[in-house]
Amino acid sequence: MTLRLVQVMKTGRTRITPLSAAFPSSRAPESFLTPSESHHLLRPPTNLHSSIQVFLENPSLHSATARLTVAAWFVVVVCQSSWFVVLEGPPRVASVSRSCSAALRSSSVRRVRQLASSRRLSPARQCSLPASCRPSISVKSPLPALAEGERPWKTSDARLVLEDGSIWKAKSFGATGTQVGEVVFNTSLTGYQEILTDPSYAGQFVLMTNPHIDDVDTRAITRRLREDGSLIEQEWEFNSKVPQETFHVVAYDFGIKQNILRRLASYGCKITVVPSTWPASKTLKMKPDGVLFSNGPGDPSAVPYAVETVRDIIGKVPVFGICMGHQLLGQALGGKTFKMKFGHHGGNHPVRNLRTTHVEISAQNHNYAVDPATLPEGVEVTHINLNDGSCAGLAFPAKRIMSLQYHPEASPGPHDSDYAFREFVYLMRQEKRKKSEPQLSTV
Ligand SMILES: NC(=O)CC[C@H](N)C(=O)O
Repeated sequence: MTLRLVQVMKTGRTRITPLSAAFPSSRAPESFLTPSESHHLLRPPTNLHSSIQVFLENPSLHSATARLTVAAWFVVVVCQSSWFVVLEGPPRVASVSRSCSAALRSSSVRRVRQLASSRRLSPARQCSLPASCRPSISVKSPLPALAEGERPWKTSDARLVLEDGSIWKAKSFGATGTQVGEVVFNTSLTGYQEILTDPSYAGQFVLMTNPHIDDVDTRAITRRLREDGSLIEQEWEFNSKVPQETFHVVAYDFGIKQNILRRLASYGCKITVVPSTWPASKTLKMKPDGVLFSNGPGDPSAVPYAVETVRDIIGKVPVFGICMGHQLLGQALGGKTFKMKFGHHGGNHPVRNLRTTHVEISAQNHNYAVDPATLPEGVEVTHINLNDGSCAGLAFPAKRIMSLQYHPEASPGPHDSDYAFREFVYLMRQEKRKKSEPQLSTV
C-alpha cells in the first residue's frame, strides 16, 4: 500500500474522504488525475513560484494549521497554493521549527522571491544569464525586523490524515484549505529552500527526514511510508571566466529548476526557455545548438504530447534530458516508464557511471523510472542507481542524446555530476564542428 495523505483538516474533526470525492477538480495532485488532467498540470509550472512569492512577501496573508505528535515539516505545492506544515514531536509541543524560521530570513529565500518575480512565462523567454550569476543578496527584505523567537507568520491547527487511518496533529502556515497528495520523503540534510521550491514536487507533500529539525525525531512518518509502500547552505562556485564559445540551448520548461539554467549559462550557453507545449517545429526553426528537456512533476506517461515533441526533435540536434526529461526521452526512444515503490528523494544517492566506473553521490527526486529492458538497441544505459540497480542515465551516441534520471544541477548538492553539463556542451561542440566542416561530395 502506498501511503497517501487523505485529508488535512483546518481544525479538530478529522474524516477520511474517498479520494475521488475529496479531489474532483483539475487542481488535484497528479496521482489522482486522469492522464488528460495531469497533462494540464504540467502546462503552467510558473504559478508554483508566484505562490511562494505571496507567502514570503506577506506572511500574515495566509494562515492555516497545527499541533502535533510527530516530527518533521513538509510543504505541499499544488498549483496555486503552497502549504507549509510543521509537525511537532512528543513530548514537546514546540511551535515552528527554528531552522524553518532561519531559512525564511536567509538570503537564499530572498533569492527565491526574486526568482519568482522574474519567472513570468512568456511564449519564448530569452534567458541569457551572466556566466557568473551569484544569487543576489542585495534585495531588501520586506519583512520587518523580528525580535528573538518571534515568527513572521501565523499558524493554525491542522491534521494530516494518512491512508492507513493514522492522524497526525500539526501546525501549518501558508495557504489554507484541505489538500490531498502523495507524501514523499526527502533525506537531504541541507538545501530545504531549493527542495521546497522544486516544481517537480507539484502535487506532493515533501517530508524532510533530517532528525534535527526543531530537535525532534522527524522519521516516524518516513518509517511508516517505508513500511507501506525527504544547515549549512552550500553555494555554487561559478566559473569566473566567461567561455569564449557560446551555444544556443532551447530549454523545455516542464517545471525547470533555475539552477539548470545557471549551470548551462556558466558553461557559456545562451538559453531560450520555452513552455512544455512549444512545438518541435518552432524549436527546430530557431536552429539551436542543443535542446534541454527539464525536470517536472507528474507521470511521464501521462503527457504524450511531450513525448511526441521529444520524438520530433531527437536525431536533429543534440539533446539533454534531466529527470522528467530523461523519462520523456526514454519513452520517445521506444521505452516504457513505471512507478517506483517510494521513489528516490534525497541528496546522497550513489550512482555508478558505467562508462567511467566512477561512483557519484547524487541529488534525486523522482517517483518514476525508465525500464531499460524496454529500450531498443543502440540505447546505452550509462548510469545505474546503486541502491536498487534502477536506470539512472541513458545515451544514444549516434543521435547525440544524453539523459540523467537525477539532478546534475544539484541544488542542494552534492555536485559530483556537474560534468554532465560539460558533456552536453561537448556534444553541441562536436555537432557544430561537423556542420562547419566542408561537405565531401562523391563524384
Ligand atoms: N524531478 C523530476 O523531474 C521528477 C520526474 C517525475 N515527475 C517523477 O516523479 O519521476
